Amino acid sequence: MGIRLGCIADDFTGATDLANNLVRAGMRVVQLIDVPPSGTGREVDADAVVIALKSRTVPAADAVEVSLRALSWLRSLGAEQVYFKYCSTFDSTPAGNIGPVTEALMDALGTDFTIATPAFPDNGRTVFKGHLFVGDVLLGESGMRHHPLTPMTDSNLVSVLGAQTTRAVGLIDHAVVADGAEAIRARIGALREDGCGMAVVDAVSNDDLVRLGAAVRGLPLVTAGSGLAIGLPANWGFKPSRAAAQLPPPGGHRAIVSGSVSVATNGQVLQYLGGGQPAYSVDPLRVAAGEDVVGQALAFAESHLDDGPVLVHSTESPDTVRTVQGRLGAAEAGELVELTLARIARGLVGQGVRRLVVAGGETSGAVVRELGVTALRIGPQIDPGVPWCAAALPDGDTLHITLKSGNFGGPDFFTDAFAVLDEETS
Ligand SMILES: Nc1ncnc2c1ncn2[C@@H]1O[C@H](COP(=O)(O)OP(=O)(O)O)[C@@H](O)[C@H]1O
Ligand SMILES: O=C(O)[C@@H](O)C(=O)COP(=O)(O)O
Repeated sequence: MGIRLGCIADDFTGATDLANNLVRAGMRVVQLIDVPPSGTGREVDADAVVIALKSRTVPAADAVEVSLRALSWLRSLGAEQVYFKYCSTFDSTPAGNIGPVTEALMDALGTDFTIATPAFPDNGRTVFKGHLFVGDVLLGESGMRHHPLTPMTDSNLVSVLGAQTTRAVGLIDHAVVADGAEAIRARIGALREDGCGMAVVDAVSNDDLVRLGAAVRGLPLVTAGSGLAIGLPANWGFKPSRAAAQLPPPGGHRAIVSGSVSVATNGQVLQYLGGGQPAYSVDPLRVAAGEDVVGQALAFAESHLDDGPVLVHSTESPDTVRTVQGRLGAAEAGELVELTLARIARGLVGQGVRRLVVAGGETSGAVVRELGVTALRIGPQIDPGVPWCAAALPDGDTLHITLKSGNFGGPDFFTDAFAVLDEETS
């Protein structure tokens, strides 16, 4: 029998976030890094496969190309339904990539309709009347308006998505969702008749997502944040379970690498620094000037790894990031910092780090690729949306790694993470 659900995630933290919710809902999940070569994968024994891409901020045509390759691989494993996972803050620009990738997947699957909802109430992401809230504020008033690569200034998802697609975008509003799966299906039918190709769906609670999950049973394609994963597995009879969350015992040094400049990560870094923990700050301007920042960071780490988790970060306030971007260009600064942090992460692993926290989706993508990791096994949850994972390094050693989405996690995330790993694996 083939897999039930084939998932395409547009970044690496998002992929573990989705895999975490599927595992907690009872599915056996394999998470793969990038698209495996065609013709491989016959040995995969799982209910769902999540392919982690780094396609959120690349040019739309490249995101479409790699997403279609992922789709084709997942279909070769017999996926019954496809799940396109994007950020719970709908990170995108008018050029894409959510709209173009969704349309390309619809065309390839030969389907005329899909849904879109980034709602993830456990992390404060709710959608009401098509407007996305981040905690108590609208998306466009949240820290996401300052995002370095995908600044989100419009909270109305019908218009945000509408600007990215040639298909008409409708709304399935909360009154319908509250009425249950039948009412949602009826609304989908009506929207289809009206010529809508996609609909943003309101959801303010997990119960809404459960109702929506039941309603989209049988749709070839769903698009969402990770929240919908709470409601989908029940369609195949899966029930919540902790069984899938066992990881082998951890060992080795501990480190944190953060290239996230999100509001939550800024708070977590400040909190960690306040505790007097060893930390090295990466200055992009010094990297651009040709200084050996990688070497300096690793020399610092070498002398502090015995004292506890070492933090290496480029996390800064929006003002400082803007200054750097003004000097180097936004995309160029992002790439430079990602590459630097990825090389530092590889060096840290070379120094014996085997428990690694990475903060930021783009950063995680760069780090995981640099480490040569090809698959992740999902373990216990630290905070909603953030599990510990186990990965095989190219030399066969096990690395415990967690990929923290920028805006996820409590203020003490960095210390909590290591405590959870010790508790859950002892
Ligand atoms: N100090 C900095 N100046 C400019 N860009 C930075 C800085 N630190 C990180 N970046 C870049 O900002 C982007 C952050 O994205 P990401 O890693 O997804 O985290 P988040 O979305 O949580 O901010 C990355 O491309 C990263 O390289
Ligand atoms: O859905 C989410 O919010 C996350 O899974 C996610 O994708 C966050 O991305 P980053 O903020 O870039 O880490």
